[in-house]
Amino acid sequence: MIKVGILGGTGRVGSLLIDDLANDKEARVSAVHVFGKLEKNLPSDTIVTNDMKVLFDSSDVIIDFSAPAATEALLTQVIENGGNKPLVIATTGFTKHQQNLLLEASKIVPILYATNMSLGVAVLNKLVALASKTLRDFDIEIVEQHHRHKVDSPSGTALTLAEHAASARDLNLDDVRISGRDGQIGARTKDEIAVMALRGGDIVGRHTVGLYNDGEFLELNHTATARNTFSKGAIKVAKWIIGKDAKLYSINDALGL
Ligand SMILES: NC(=O)C1=CN([C@@H]2O[C@H](COP(=O)(O)OP(=O)(O)OC[C@H]3O[C@@H](n4cnc5c(N)ncnc54)[C@H](OP(=O)(O)O)[C@@H]3O)[C@@H](O)[C@H]2O)C=CC1
Ligand SMILES: O=C(O)C1=N[C@H](C(=O)O)C[C@H](O)C1
Repeated sequence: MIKVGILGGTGRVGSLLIDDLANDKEARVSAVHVFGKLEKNLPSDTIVTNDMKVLFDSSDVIIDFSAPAATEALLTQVIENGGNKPLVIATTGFTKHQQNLLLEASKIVPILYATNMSLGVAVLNKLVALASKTLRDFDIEIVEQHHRHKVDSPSGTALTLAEHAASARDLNLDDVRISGRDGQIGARTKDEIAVMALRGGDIVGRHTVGLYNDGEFLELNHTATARNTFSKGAIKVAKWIIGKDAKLYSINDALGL
């Protein structure tokens, strides 16, 4: 059985990871990193720890659905303290520094980073690149909707979709991204890509990429209707990454897209 360590085990997705692994035939939860109390029934041999080294030592692969500071500690364990297990990282909202740590750590261990672990969004990224390139004159606007508890904005998925849209047009997203409109801001500029966030209720995750022109528009939408879409997706890619070379992998690598 593959031993899976979890970072963020007390969280919304981390808790589902524990449930999914309890029913998995090839993988099981071996260790959970927590600060406080984990209100969850776990197999009796599961290690519950707040020590990153123990998390690494007890696992064949680590799945991370936590928070940027926690992921930073995980990556630091690889870079500075010899943590040497493959990582599946799903946390969003990283700073530039944390993105650089991800790159640095991926020279030491295999890391799969995906802002969205669903198959649907992996395909949506490809569709968006195709539509952005083909419909070069269409204005692109992205709207994401999430539950009221989400702390980062815009979502990692929306930013990844925007990156696909921008790079298909040979644009640098940092140069063209708009994150809000208010007041006498002037007409829309040709290349700008707005990424807007809505928060409310229990929306699991909804992303719409609109391409608008005179006389027609196209909207590509993905809606996650169950949060375990993400935990199940992460377990699938965790099985795939074991035994791979040190490198930063995308979900497309794992899904063969
Ligand atoms: N890529 C994908 O497919 C998806 C990614 N996500 C991302 O995953 C992350 C988690 O989402 P969600 O489960 O909803 O969030 P929650 O807020 O429910 O859970 C966050 C978890 O991280 C832990 N945590 C927070 N700070 C630290 C820290 N400094 N060190 C160690 N652990 C820490 C929390 O522990 P404690 O309870 O002790 O505070 C908790 O277990 C978010 O970044 C979200 O955007 C979410 C869904 C899908
Ligand atoms: O926080 C969430 O819930 C989600 N976060 C991810 C993101 O920021 O894109 C993925 C998913 O949409 C749910």
